Amino acid sequence: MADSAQAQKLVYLVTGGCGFLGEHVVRMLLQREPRLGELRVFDRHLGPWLEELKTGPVRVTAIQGDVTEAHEVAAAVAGAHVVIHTAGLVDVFGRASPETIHEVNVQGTRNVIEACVQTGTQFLVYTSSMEVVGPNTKGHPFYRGNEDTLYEAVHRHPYPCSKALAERLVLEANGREVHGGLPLVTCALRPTGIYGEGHQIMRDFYRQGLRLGGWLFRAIPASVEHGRVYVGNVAWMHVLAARELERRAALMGGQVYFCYDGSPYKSYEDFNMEFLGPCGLQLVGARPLLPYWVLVFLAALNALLQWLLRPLVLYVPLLNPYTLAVASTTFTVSTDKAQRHFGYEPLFSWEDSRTRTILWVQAAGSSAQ
Ligand SMILES: NC(=O)c1ccc[n+]([C@@H]2O[C@H](COP(=O)([O-])OP(=O)(O)OC[C@H]3O[C@@H](n4cnc5c(N)ncnc54)[C@H](O)[C@@H]3O)[C@@H](O)[C@H]2O)c1
Ligand SMILES: C[C@@H](CO)CCC[C@@H](C)[C@H]1CC[C@H]2[C@@H]3[C@H](O)C=C4C[C@@H](O)CC[C@]4(C)[C@H]3CC[C@]12C
Repeated sequence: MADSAQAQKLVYLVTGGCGFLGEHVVRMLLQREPRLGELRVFDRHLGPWLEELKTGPVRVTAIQGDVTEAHEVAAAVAGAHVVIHTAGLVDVFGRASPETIHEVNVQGTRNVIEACVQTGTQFLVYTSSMEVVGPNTKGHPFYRGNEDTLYEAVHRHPYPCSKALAERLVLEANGREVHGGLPLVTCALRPTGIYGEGHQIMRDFYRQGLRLGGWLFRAIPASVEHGRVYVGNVAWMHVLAARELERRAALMGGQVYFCYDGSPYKSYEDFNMEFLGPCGLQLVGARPLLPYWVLVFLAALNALLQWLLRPLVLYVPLLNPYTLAVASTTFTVSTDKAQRHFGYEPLFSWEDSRTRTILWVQAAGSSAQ
């Protein structure tokens, strides 16, 4: 990526490139990265939609692989200029064991870093999460905070623990010498709750509302702010960060950035209604219909049932003590660090993000995808 080789075409690798966020990153790179020569899409499960991308001017290489297998990762990374590591096991519902979550999110990330070092890949962007910071186990609010806001980040749940460890590995790897003698340059992006086309929980809420005759019932007070960011803007931020890492290595290397855009500050349920409302659903109640202690009880009961039933069947309700804590603790960001460091501006306005999401919910809710 030297200046003398302006016309050089670059090889990008996106791990987890077939996931919700990964697919948007892949499509965004193809649309918005003029220096892209080859795009490698690495995922445990490859999506059929990749086929249509193979007919375009950029070489798209689909690689079925597992980030926990160091040799598979090394083979995929070899010869890449930039890695966007977005693969991860996103599980706050108790589907996977804590060991599996750790293996994929922490060991997988270690494998990606080591592959960069061994093969001489110099630029690594990691998809971290707001949950590296909070909400913490004490339920402290994080109200429109930024990357420098002091907050007691204490976790017990395997998912935030794994994301925090993985993020630390990525940041500590900044400056390590890669094969060929150049320094590794890394940064981590921390999305809040991502929404947009492909957001399965949103689709599930829509279907649930339809089953209940068009009604959803408020469980969380409207005053609890939950940070949300549009998937297209998160993808754009990844593309821009990856592009600028070389030019601004000294400034960006080893840094973290919250992902943000113009999405309004609202409670989790009120925010979802921005999309589900125009799709015909109504949220019942200006206040939660059940007292908070009842939700706490139900969440604990769900956790107990999950544990008791585990030998027989996997019981994975939406509500558990952890998801209740995340949904009912204020956590929102207000920052311009990405703008200051690498010129990020959201590509999609709130109106665009909203319209695109509504159209997707309508289509996804009525089809069997
Ligand atoms: N969804 C959110 O609200 C959110 C918010 C903050 C951060 N994140 C982070 O963004 C990233 C992407 O999340 P997402 O919501 O798109 O999840 P997702 O589950 O839709 O995508 C993850 C992708 O990683 C792949 N993957 C999982 N294990 C793998 C393995 N062992 N080897 C190779 N590929 C593997 C999956 O097949 C999937 O395609 C994750 O790292 C997640 O922690 C997500
Ligand atoms: C109490 C219920 C009444 O309607 C609502 C429960 C909603 C929860 C299932 C979700 C509330 C907040 C979500 C999380 C948040 O948006 C951020 C996340 C970070 C990311 O790294 C992974 C996904 C998630 C943990 C996301 C998961 C679902 C919620 C807990």
